[in-house]
Amino acid sequence: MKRYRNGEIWDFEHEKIAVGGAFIRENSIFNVNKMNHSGRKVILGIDGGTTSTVCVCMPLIPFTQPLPDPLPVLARAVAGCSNHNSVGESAARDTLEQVMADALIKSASTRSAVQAVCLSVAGVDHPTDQDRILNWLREIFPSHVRLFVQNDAVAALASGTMGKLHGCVLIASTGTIAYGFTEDGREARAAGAGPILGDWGSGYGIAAQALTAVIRAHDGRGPQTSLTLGILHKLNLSSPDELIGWTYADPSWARIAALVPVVVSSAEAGDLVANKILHDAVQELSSSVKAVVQRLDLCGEDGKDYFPLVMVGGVLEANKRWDIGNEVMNCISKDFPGVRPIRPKVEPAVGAALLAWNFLMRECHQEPLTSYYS
Ligand SMILES: Nc1ncnc2c1ncn2[C@@H]1O[C@H](COP(=O)(O)OP(=O)(O)OP(=O)(O)O)[C@@H](O)[C@H]1O
Repeated sequence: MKRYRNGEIWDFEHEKIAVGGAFIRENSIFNVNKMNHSGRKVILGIDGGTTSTVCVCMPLIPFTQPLPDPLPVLARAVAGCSNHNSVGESAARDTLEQVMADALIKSASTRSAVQAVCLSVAGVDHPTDQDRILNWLREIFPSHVRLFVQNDAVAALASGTMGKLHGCVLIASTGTIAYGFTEDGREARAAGAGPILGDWGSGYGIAAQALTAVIRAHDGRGPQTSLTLGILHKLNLSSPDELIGWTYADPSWARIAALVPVVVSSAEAGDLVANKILHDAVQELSSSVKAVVQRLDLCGEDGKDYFPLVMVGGVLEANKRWDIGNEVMNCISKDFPGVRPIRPKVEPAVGAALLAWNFLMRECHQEPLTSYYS
């Protein structure tokens, strides 16, 4: 079977690639079969984010054994953004192909050793996103390879539950999302629609509120705040007027979101405006979790049923005095005393690999237990 991509001719059956009749691209998912390997079967877990994309290669752990601690990660590869909403379909796909190829090469494994792939990637918001990605994954891997495509929040949940899809995850980093599953497979999400559509508890949301408060104070439309000095000092600017040029120069969400620690410091020093911004963020983040928990009825009729809440992201990291993650937990546990917070010990890409492993194990229960691994 031949494929034509980026002006190159790929002979999929024979693992060859010709560019202008001569060049063979070394580091591609299509030619990793050129490498030596041990015959070991492997699983790929990919966490595709807006900042970076991580792929881990894990051996297929026998289903008869408990998961080892620490988990055996054969290789880890890192690439750039794979959110198709940010960089477009073609660039996202190239990044994902590259990071999978790198992980296979680093682990001295081959494409034919892959038994399952779980691609957990930002920008998978609709079944059509899932289908599109599954289709091109199917072009890469042989038909026996099991393929799973999920929103990146799902791998974050799995990283806290060791691959089990039950409970809720709250991510608060540059963006924010809450995502949950019931044990019988129902799912729900809240937020994660981007800052324009109301992700106010995110790093971007908090920092944008802080910048707005500085401009309002400067204009005389709002109360004075120590955020002014803190943010100007951090950005090496001398007047709030200069913030206008600073934001126009590069309005990228992560650049704005990086100001959250300044807001935390001002709040810890007693600034009322900064405190209000953080309290509002806590309410926003808690309401996302509560919406998911209620829609899925994770908490039972009296709100006391146990459910895990996996908490991920820089905004939820512990601070000395103003601990946003802790405040969110306090707020949620008032309504749902059965909530159990989990701070994952493994990264989301490992969560994605564990998801693939769990899916395989579930399927395998219909078959002799030894049939899926060597
Ligand atoms: N001590 C802190 N307290 C509160 N927020 C913090 C702290 N340190 C960093 N942050 C904020 O955390 C956010 C970054 O989070 P994180 O590193 O989890 O994700 P990210 O860079 O958005 O990457 P990804 O693409 O994986 O989401 C930024 O908004 C940053 O300002």
